[in-house]
Parts: sequence; C-alpha cells; structure tokens
Amino acid sequence: MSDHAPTLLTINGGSSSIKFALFQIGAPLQRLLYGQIAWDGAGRAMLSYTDPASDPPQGQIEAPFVRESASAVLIDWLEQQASFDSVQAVGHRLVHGMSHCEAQRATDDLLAEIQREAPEDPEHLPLELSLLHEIAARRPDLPQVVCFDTEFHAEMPRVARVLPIPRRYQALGVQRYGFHGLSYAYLMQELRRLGDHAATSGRVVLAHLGSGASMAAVLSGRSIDTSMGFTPASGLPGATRSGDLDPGLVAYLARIEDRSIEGFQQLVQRESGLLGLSETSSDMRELLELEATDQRAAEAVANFCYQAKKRIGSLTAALGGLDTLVFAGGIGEHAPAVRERACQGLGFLGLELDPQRNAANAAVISSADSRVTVRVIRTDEEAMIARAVTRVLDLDSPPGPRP
Ligand SMILES: Nc1ncnc2c1ncn2[C@@H]1O[C@H](COP(=O)(O)OP(=O)(O)O)[C@@H](O)[C@H]1O
Ligand SMILES: CC(=O)OP(=O)(O)O
Ligand SMILES: [Mg+2]
Repeated sequence: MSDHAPTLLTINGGSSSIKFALFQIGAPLQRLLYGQIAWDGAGRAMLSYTDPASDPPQGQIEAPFVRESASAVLIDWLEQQASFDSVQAVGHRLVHGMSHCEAQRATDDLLAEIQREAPEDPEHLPLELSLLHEIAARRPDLPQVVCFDTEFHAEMPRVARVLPIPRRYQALGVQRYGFHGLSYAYLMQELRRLGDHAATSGRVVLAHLGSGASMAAVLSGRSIDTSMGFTPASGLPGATRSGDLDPGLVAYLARIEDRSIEGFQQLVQRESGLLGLSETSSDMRELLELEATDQRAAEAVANFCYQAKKRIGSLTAALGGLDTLVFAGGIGEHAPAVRERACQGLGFLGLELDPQRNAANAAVISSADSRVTVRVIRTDEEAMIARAVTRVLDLDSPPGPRP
C-alpha cells in the first residue's frame, strides 16, 4: 500500500513532446509532479521534471531520440518515483478518434479500432497508443481514460465540416475534425474564469501555435471552424508538417520522383514546415536566433507568420468580426516576434499590439486603444485530461470547486 493520497496520472503525447502530470485526487485536483520528454530540432531528447516534494525539486535526464521507445523510458522513470504507487487511474490525450470524440474508458476494442486508424496520424497515434499499451502491460489493474482532441469541434456547423469531394466519402467519416481541442477547451475555461464576457459571448480566434499549429473560430463559446481538417497534417504549417498544400502535388511528385504514398506522408509530416524551409531546425526558438544570419531560417519564420496572419483573417471572416484573439502553445506563449508578425497589418480589424506588453509575454498584449483584446494564455491540456478522468471514472471525492 502507498503512503500517498490517491493520485491520477495524465499523459499528453504530442508531436515534439510527451507531457505528464500527477494530480492528487480531490476537489480541487492538486498537481504534484509534472514534466515532459521533449525532442528538440537538433536531435536531442530530454526528460525534465518538477517535483516540489523532492530534493532537488527539478531535474533533467537524457532520453532516447526514437519516439516509440520513449514510452518505456518514461513509464520506467515514473515507476521509480515514490508517488507512483498511489496512481489510481491514467488519462491520455488521443489526438484523433475518428467516429469517437467523447472522453471514455480505453477498452481493447476501442484501442484496436484506433490502431487501424493510426496511419492517418503518424505523428501522434502510434506514440499515444504505445503509451496506453505500455501502461496496460505493466499495470493491467489501472483504469485508463482517453480524451480526444476532436471533441471541442464536434458540433461545428456542417458547412465547416464538409469537405468538397464526392459525397460518398462522408459515409466513411471523411470530414473536417479539427484538433488541439483539449487546449482550446482550457483556453475558453480560462476566459470564463477571467470574467471576459466580451470573449465568452463574442467572437474569438484561438491560436494554438506549438509543434503542430492550428487556430479555431469560437462564437459564443462554440467552435464554428478550425484550420486543421481530416488530419492534423492540414491547415497551418508546423514544425515539420507542411499544412495545406495543392492536392496536385501528390500526382506531380509521384510522376517526377516516383514518390509512393508512404514517401509522400514522410515528406509532408516529417520533412516540411519550419524544418523543410529552413533545412536546419524544426524549433522556432532556434530559427528566431538564426534568422539574422540565415536567409532560409528567416524565410521559414516569415512563412509561418504570414500563414498565421492569413488564418486570423479568414477565421475573422467566418465569425463576422473579432473581439478577442488568444495565443497559446509553445510558440504562441513564448515568441513575441511571431505574435508581432502574425498581427502586423491587422489594424483594419481594430487589432493593435502593445510592443512592451508583447515583449514581456504579458497576459494582455493589445494596446489600450485596440478594439480587439489580444491575450497570451498558458494552456493546460493536463488539467482538462485530469478533469475528464475524474468525470468518466466518477472519482470526484468531497464536493468543492473544480480546477
Ligand atoms: N521561447 C520560445 N521561443 C520560440 N519558440 C518556442 C519557445 N519555447 C518553445 N517554443 C516552441 O514551441 C514548440 C513546442 O510547443 P509545444 O506546444 O510545447 O509542443 P507540442 O506540440 O509538442 O505540444 C517548440 O518546438 C518550440 O519551437
Ligand atoms: C494536434 C497536434 O498537432 O498536436 P501537437 O501540436 O501536440 O503535435
Ligand atoms: Mg501540444
């Protein structure tokens, strides 16, 4: 038996990181240990953690660069932590569930179904499934819950969901799904907590700019459109993903390079975006340092910011105007230069940044005169996963405010 109060573990497998957190179960949920394995643009992987109860409270350990083997390394490390014995349940982010979008218990049937769909999202699903299987193999007694990134967008209007290809594919589930939903749900919850009624009852663009980058248009609290589509490969360019491309490129590359479907996937998922244009790094932080001396890095950053600006414009059109813009994700939260360039020239929408506030990553970065409020919010997908676990497994102990 563990000496610790019961906890739950959250695992968030992203395309450049696996984030984890341990929460003490109760109301409110209390975050104990947290951290991530992150892969940088230079071929290194690090497990870093914060554990206020240990001495020292923070640390870093080198991790394997091969993503799938990182699952075992992470679970090995977690099992060595004293607090791990107290884990009663595990919650996972699953980026894509196709026909499934509601958080639910992971069953063998559900995982087998998602395994069949894994080739459609090679940047997330194989890794996320390996984390689920690793835990099930070691601790078959632990209930596991999966939370889908698509749930936030599930009620988008049909006009935004339908893809203009022959109708028969609709029956196969071919449609715009949209992703980063756990992050978007958290951002909307934060806007409610802040009492920002103009945002929660108005027209909001949420920009989650991380390794994968997307934006959502939210009207009166509901997602009405989003930049990613059938898979997270579409929409804005990402660290290594191309984002939207001319479909004619598939046939062209097949003809001139004899490129197979797998080869095309490799090109648009792993060799494109920031990495493809810069030829050096997929990491925005590194590219911002390089851009003064490296033309290719400068072009990669410029292209990313330009696409982001255009997307703010098109989602604003879908919303019929804009009251609030929120930046989140690794780039959105930490890169003033990207936010500045993505917002440059949007004065015609009544959007103006305050350069000092933007440089300081302040909570509100728009100027006092700006009609559109621009915010930076540190997203917290882990909090949303933890909440879903308590709800699905009915773990809520004493009544009280929820996180
Ligand atoms: N200070 C920074 N300046 C610019 N970019 C940053 C900074 N910190 C983090 N990033 C970017 O954020 C990305 C990771 O975003 P994050 O949302 O944490 O990733 P993931 O998509 O794996 O969840 C990194 O690839 C890096 O490019
Ligand atoms: C949906 C997606 O692209 O997620 P991430 O940014 O974590 O890779
Ligand atoms: Mg992420």
